[in-house]
Amino acid sequence: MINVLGITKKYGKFKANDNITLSVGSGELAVLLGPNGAGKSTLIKSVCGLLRFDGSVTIDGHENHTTEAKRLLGYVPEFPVLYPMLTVSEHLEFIAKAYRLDAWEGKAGELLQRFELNDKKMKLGKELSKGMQQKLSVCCALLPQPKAIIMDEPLVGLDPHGIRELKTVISELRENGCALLISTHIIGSMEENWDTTYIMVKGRIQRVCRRSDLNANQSLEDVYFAITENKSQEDEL
Ligand SMILES: Nc1ncnc2c1ncn2[C@@H]1O[C@H](COP(=O)(O)OP(=O)(O)OP(=O)(O)O)[C@@H](O)[C@H]1O
Repeated sequence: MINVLGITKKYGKFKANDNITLSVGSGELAVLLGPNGAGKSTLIKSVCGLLRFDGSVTIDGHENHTTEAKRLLGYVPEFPVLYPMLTVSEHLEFIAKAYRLDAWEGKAGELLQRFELNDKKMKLGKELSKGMQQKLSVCCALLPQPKAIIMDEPLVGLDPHGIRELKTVISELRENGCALLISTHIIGSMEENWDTTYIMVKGRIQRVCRRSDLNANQSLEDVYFAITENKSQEDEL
């Protein structure tokens, strides 16, 4: 569903992403891990069509800048981007109109209920707390019921209820065949659901780890620290 082939992204001469290839199938949850500055957000923004890059990205076979790809893809950015002078309800109405959704009100109501925003419907974007903004950003991404969804550190800023709800939503999306690519620093946060983990270091995918690759005594955390700590020691030599 999400196919990334040979993405290289440079800022000036600096390669933030260096020839990255990955794919996420329907019903698959892929996790993107890596130290600060590894290039995760750059990769995510490229895949979502927000940056120019070398290489190719397709969503269900459609090049990522096409309307078809944009219809299929939901994006939760690292920092919520809301309209300060639109209310919570108006944000959802705006998304519904932009995507030309029919009978969207029920789904919108369900999302607001799940993320405890029901009593905030009339609040303006600029009046929301950081966590409320993050919750609304998630609701906006999910309203069009995308077939593929990319989230950049989605749990940051959420309260315990929000974290539990979002994890449940992620699990339901995966069960319903959505392709998910999620970056996080909380290695255990996707523990129940991850299928593949891509560990990025210095702009490259350093390791692709499938759940079945781990033996009984090994955790994803062990793999992560082995890769990232070895890499920084190698660089010091
Ligand atoms: N607009 C920009 N101009 C120049 N360099 C940038 C820009 N955005 C990011 N970078 C650099 O690209 C590299 C990758 O940054 P990126 O934000 O993708 O990392 P990340 O893995 O998402 O980090 P974090 O975990 O801290 O969010 C970093 O060295 C960063 O300084």
